[in-house]
Amino acid sequence: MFDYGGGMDFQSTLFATAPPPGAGALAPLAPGIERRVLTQGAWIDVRRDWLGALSDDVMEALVHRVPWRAERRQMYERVVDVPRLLHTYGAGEPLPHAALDSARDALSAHYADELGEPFTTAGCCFYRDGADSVAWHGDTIGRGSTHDTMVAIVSVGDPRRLALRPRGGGASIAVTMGHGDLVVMGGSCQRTWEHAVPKVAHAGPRLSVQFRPAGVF
Ligand SMILES: O=C(O)CCC(=O)C(=O)O
Ligand SMILES: [Fe+2]
Repeated sequence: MFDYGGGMDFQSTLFATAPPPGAGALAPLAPGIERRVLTQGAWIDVRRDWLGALSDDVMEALVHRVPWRAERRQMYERVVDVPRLLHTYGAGEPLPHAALDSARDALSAHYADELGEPFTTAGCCFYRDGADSVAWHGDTIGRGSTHDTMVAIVSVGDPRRLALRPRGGGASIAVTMGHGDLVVMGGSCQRTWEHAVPKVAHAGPRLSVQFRPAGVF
């Protein structure tokens, strides 16, 4: 079992103050969403501080309640550690904090017309420090390789950059994912663009929850 409690800078402040009135409910999603249209039918939506006053509590739940596993992957003739911890909740499985269930449902409602189906799964990632990362990739294991889809990422903890670049070359862009922020990759983003969370010299823990429709990985 992992225990990251001791090393977390702002752990001590998590429950230091009573939550403000209304803090138990997730803020409405629509106000504050900003869309950035990329090339080839790809886009990203950013909603800063969506989790608001719930962010610390969600982080606490993710750190302690998710059954994190380290993944190892065959790479040429070596088996290497994947530099982050992972766990995926399948459709219908309760999530580690009620705000995450609310977030998934709010995302499904907000994007219903554009996506045409609900978000069902929740992939969780734990970047323990700046050395944890994910390399350039698209979420193309399922239908993302052939169809427009969406991957909605809720982030808590230290800010990290989500870098994006067009497949086949072109300038990359980056969006900083901060504590409580939502970033949605949509349209053709998974098949015409790639994304990564690059390593950085110094970072504290950051956790992300990626909501995806069924059959998208
Ligand atoms: O941690 C993130 O925000 C992105 C993770 C990601 O791209 C993935 O797991 O497919
Ligand atoms: Fe991804």
